[in-house]
Amino acid sequence: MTSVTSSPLLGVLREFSYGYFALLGFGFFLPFLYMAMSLIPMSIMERVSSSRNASTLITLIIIAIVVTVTYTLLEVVRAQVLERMGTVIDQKLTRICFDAFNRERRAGGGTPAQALADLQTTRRFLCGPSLSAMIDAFWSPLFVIVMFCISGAFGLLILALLGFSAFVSITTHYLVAGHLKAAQRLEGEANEFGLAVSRNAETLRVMGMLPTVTERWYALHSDGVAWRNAAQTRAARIGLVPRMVQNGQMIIVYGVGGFLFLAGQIHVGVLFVVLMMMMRAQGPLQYIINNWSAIQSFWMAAKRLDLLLRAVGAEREHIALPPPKGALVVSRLVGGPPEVDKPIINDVSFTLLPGRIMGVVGPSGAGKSCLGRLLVGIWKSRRGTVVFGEQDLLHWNEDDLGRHIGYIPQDVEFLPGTIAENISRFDPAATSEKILDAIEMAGIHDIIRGLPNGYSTRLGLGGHTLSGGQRQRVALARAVYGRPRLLVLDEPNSNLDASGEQVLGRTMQAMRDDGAAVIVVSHRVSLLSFCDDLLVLNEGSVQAMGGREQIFSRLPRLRGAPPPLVLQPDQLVRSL
Ligand SMILES: Nc1ncnc2c1ncn2[C@@H]1O[C@H](COP(=O)(O)OP(=O)(O)OP(=O)(O)O)[C@@H](O)[C@H]1O
Repeated sequence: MTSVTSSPLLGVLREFSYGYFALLGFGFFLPFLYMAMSLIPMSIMERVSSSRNASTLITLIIIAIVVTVTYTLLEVVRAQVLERMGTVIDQKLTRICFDAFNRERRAGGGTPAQALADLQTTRRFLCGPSLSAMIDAFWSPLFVIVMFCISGAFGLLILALLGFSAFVSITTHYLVAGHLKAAQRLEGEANEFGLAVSRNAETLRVMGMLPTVTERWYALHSDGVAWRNAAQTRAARIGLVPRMVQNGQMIIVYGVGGFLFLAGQIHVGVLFVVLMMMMRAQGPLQYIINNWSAIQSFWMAAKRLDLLLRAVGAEREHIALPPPKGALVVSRLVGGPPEVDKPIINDVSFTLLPGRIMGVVGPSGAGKSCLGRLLVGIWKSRRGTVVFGEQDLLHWNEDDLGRHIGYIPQDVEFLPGTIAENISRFDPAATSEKILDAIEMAGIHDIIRGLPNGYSTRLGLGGHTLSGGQRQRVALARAVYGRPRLLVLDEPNSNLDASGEQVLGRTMQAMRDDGAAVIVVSHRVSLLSFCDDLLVLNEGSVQAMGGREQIFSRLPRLRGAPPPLVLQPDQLVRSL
């Protein structure tokens, strides 16, 4: 059981703390090797030119080769260690994150795409050049100290250059922040609009809407690009002065060095060493300053990821419960979509005994689908309780509870995979007996027989396409797989013909006879006639509830007349 305050992200970082400390210690040697590399050319100039001794030159060249090879090897090893850490972070976090953002999409305040991007940003930072630069920057003060030791003027010079870079970078950041924010917002809107267009491309094409929506998308996209270009232009203009300073660094060092030489404070050969160390000291800090926005992005991404993982971690912290036995008891339930402040379902109470079928009817927008979502635990209740098998839904571990629930949403979709995999909910322990039982229960032998490869027919991209009615019937088989104790079917017959509806009704009855509690949302009287009880929902509240005949008898049009195929919920609500 994980503690509420623990986070997998922090856990992984804690695991790696030794690795990061080792890299920091490792980074301590690199500056000394670099200093040694800078000193060798000076020694060659000074010692060889004065002694004119070839063996001195050879010795210095050998030392230079050894130092350079060691330095390069250490850098390569460090890069490899970071790469390896990246792989492990990937292994440890990717699966958890994928699972988390599909469970709790709002915890991190973003979309699944955002969560994936956050994971990439976090991973890139923790194992990439930014972290190497930070480790190098940690030891950069060593170079500054050496510069001060050579001459106070050089020390002050390097501090002035670093201060100037930091000032320009921070100023640029604030001056372009608004532009970048606008660009990000418009790019996000363009992406969202573009994805919606792609999803509905066929409909838009046949209705001749493609040119207009393309223009709309392009307007958003080009506005985003314009803001980004404006940010880049502004940053480039501000960056002109620091770039000139950087390009002229050699002149500055030689200028200051020249005066110090004239004042007899340094040897001319020192200038080359100073220049190399100056660059080495500034490099990582300059990298951090220039990439400050990337570091900020990492920080924000890691915080969002942490929030998401903590929320899911807290939610998943449940003890194992025995399979639910008993009624579904809904008490004063209030709830709705998490992103909407006003609840859709208000004060709904009812009890559904196992071995009963309850139909939910009501006008369009009454909240029937919302109620279904609350009953299966897709959304959490804001007030009130949903108790299933003597346990509040909130006490269940989602995955454990899922095995006892069968659900058909209004829009049925399948994952790429075989029809057998989809029916068995991709259960790795699925047996042929269990799959056949679900097929038998849902009465879809006729569909399976008609498929090119029977149970092994692949669905999804490049695979077989099921018709609307076939999709609903296969979804029924998936819903009854494993004989769940609660079945919630949201308009499961909207695409079914009369015979399909009869099969569906018989499946509901078979599940009822097996002891399951069945809830079905439907407008069609033909399906509602399979129900034992009816609940009439209006504006999110229970308008009436009772036995099927009792509710039907209160509807004048149904009394004594042959039942219409489609129930008129408005009329039902008015007549109650
Ligand atoms: N994900 C959501 N986000 C925001 N609002 C939602 C969401 N789902 C439903 N609603 C709102 O909740 C209300 C009830 O919707 P719901 O789909 O539950 O109605 P319904 O009774 O099932 O209607 P229908 O019979 O037309 O399917 C509607 O006003 C709808 O706009």
